[in-house]
Amino acid sequence: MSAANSSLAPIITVKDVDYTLDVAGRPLNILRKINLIVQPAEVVAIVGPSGSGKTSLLMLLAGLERATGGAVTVAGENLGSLSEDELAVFRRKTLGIVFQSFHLIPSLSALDNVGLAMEIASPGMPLAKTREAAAAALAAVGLGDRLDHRPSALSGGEQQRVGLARAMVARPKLLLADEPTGNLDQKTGEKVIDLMFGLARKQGTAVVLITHDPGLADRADRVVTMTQGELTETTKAKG
Ligand SMILES: Nc1ncnc2c1ncn2[C@@H]1O[C@H](COP(=O)(O)OP(=O)(O)OP(=O)(O)O)[C@@H](O)[C@H]1O
Repeated sequence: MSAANSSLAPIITVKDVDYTLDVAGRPLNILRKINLIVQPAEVVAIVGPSGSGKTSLLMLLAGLERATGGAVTVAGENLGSLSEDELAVFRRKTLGIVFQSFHLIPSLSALDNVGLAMEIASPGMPLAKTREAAAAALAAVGLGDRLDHRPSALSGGEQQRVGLARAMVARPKLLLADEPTGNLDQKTGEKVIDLMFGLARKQGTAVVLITHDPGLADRADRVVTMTQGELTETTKAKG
């Protein structure tokens, strides 16, 4: 695909996707005929009841699970046709992921948590450059004065900001976030989302996030609703 074409192509195309698991010898149908198109730099919120399949869809988009029917294409890659090794490369080059519980490495400082992600994304980069990029990413989330702190010495909001810096340090085309404010109080959560949306806009990163918070969903460009494994587009109220 040429550079000119890729800038116009959707970042995500999910076409007629089914996801069925074998649970104790019986098929469990989790996602049914899912269709979703996301454009570069678009912010899409997925809402819906607990157990409806939101995280499963995010797993398929991350190439961490495989669809059992249909096709998932992200950044021009048909994920179903990639080997496990190729999927790992795809994730390193294309994705940032933010989780509800921050999943930082407890023994590493904020700088090294973010630096490690940079090193994994760009293995040949000199150490000084890696540290420079990590420090800049932490400064961008307002933690320039917390580089040497370990996660246990940081508040929940600060840990999530480290998680965001880690997800964004390699300038991913797509940021996936699973209830990124779920463990934070409302005010802290709003601050993290401000930073997330601000960084995404600045870097031209598309965002797909799962949330139970209607206020947060309302800030997305689009909202889609998952109900019992089926996805529907929700028209946002104007104003
Ligand atoms: N590996 C698995 N084995 C068995 N069942 C699974 C597995 N993964 C997901 N499920 C089931 O699939 C359904 C969808 O789960 P999923 O985690 O995607 O929902 P969700 O909408 O993200 O829920 P929540 O909002 O509570 O996080 C649930 O009923 C869940 O129990």
